[in-house]
Amino acid sequence: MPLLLTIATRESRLALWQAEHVQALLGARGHSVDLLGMTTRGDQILDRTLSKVGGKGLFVKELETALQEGRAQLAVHSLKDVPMELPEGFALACVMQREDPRDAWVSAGCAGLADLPQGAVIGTSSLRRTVLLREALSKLERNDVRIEPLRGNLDTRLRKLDEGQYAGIVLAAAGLKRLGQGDRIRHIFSTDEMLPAAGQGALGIEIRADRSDVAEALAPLVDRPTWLAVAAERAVSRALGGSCSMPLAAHATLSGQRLHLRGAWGDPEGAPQLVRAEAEGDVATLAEAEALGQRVAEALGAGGAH
Ligand SMILES: NCc1[nH]cc(CCC(=O)O)c1CC(=O)O
Repeated sequence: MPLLLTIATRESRLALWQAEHVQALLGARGHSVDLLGMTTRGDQILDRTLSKVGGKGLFVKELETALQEGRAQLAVHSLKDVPMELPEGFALACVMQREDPRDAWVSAGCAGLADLPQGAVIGTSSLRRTVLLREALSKLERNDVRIEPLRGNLDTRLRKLDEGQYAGIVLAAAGLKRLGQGDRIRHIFSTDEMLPAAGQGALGIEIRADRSDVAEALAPLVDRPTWLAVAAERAVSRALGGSCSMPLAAHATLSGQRLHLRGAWGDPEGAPQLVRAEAEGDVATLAEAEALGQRVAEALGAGGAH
């Protein structure tokens, strides 16, 4: 049955692109879909910041209030930014096909880390990217290179790069591609070079748990292989008590029924060497995928992750 739906969305270009993407897909299936734009309190709450101020919980909450009050029925999220536990009464009703999950190197002058000039500054505020870069730079014996905070939405970060404050910055390839900025990518890090964050590149749709009619309308948008992979990744983070301020990477790939999951954790103030763990198994259900995630989390914990 066709539904009348409203998507609550933040108003950054990336959030709007994602909401419009879902709007078009649902529209093509006969539903009537409006957007409800919600202004947020600026860039700092969108970020995984080193200083741990704000936290992305905040803006998710604002969208949830709109769902709670019935002003909207759907919230479209970058899954990477969705807390591991949703509040009571809300559910993740749909995980869609993943965009490129990898990290990208954006730079005017350098093709990659190996090319950086003496004393270069790299911009990122992600703790995960920071610890992965520290390890890579240490292997290249580049102790002269510094990693400095870089905050703001995608456009702000690209502008700060263009102003010359950084030799290069690291961003999710998915966000750049969605905003038509894929041509700015100089290098896409392989998942061996930079293990992605749990959920990176995937979109999730949150609804009120009591709206089974909305869940039904979303069912055709679900990409099962992506959901299995991100369920495993998010379970690693959940089991370690993870939030956006944890220097943790988790990435899974599915080949047939076989799920291969890797995790990495680093101490931003400790040795550059990361703790790594992986596991592989046949998965048919989300619960089995999550169990694989718990195994990797336990192995990371045994290796010192906290
Ligand atoms: N933390 C911000 C954020 N949340 C989602 C994306 C990109 C798109 C995605 O991963 O789905 C980004 C930007 C970035 O990390 O460069």
